[in-house]
Amino acid sequence: MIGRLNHVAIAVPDLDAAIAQYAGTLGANVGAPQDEPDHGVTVVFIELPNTKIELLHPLGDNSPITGYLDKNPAGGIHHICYEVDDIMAARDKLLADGARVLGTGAPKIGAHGKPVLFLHPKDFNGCLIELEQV
Ligand SMILES: CC[C@H](C(=O)O)C(=O)SCCNC(=O)CCNC(=O)[C@H](O)C(C)(C)COP(=O)(O)OP(=O)(O)OC[C@H]1O[C@@H](n2cnc3c(N)ncnc32)[C@H](O)[C@@H]1OP(=O)(O)O
Ligand SMILES: [Co+2]
Repeated sequence: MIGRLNHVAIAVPDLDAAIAQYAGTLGANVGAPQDEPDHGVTVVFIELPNTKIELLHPLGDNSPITGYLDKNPAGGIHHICYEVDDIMAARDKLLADGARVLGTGAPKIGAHGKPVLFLHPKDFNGCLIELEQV
């Protein structure tokens, strides 16, 4: 069911500093900040030869990243995103296997304009998983 690793997301307390670090110190190809109000985040994608890094910073009053940064003030790896061919079939299999699909269970449109879902970290070895239909 899961395919390629689409991205690894890092929650950052200072987005400008993280951008400068990846573009300067790490010499990476860093995209422009993208506000995603429906998800309560500002994202910046960093293109790597074999996957992407997604920098995440809180946007708005009800961001899921705010809670994460309260617990992890220096930031940290927030989630990993796997690609799937059919997100509804994936959701149905996950629910059938007893996994929790976060939110309403209906996919939202993610930063790439594709449907995404999130799976509870406690069901997957402490790792928040995002699925993106490609
Ligand atoms: C534009 C979209 C973009 C894209 O790629 O397209 C994105 O990726 S948007 C990313 C931001 N959106 C989300 O993260 C949505 C899914 N997340 C959630 O629903 C919540 O953040 C949730 C349920 C994972 C955690 O909610 P909350 O922080 O309010 O709950 P708790 O603090 O009570 O946490 C419960 C339990 O889980 C642990 N936890 C929380 N976040 C993470 C995490 N990122 N990775 C691993 N574990 C996490 C937390 O420590 C608690 O554990 P406990 O042992 O009970 O302390
Ligand atoms: Co993501």
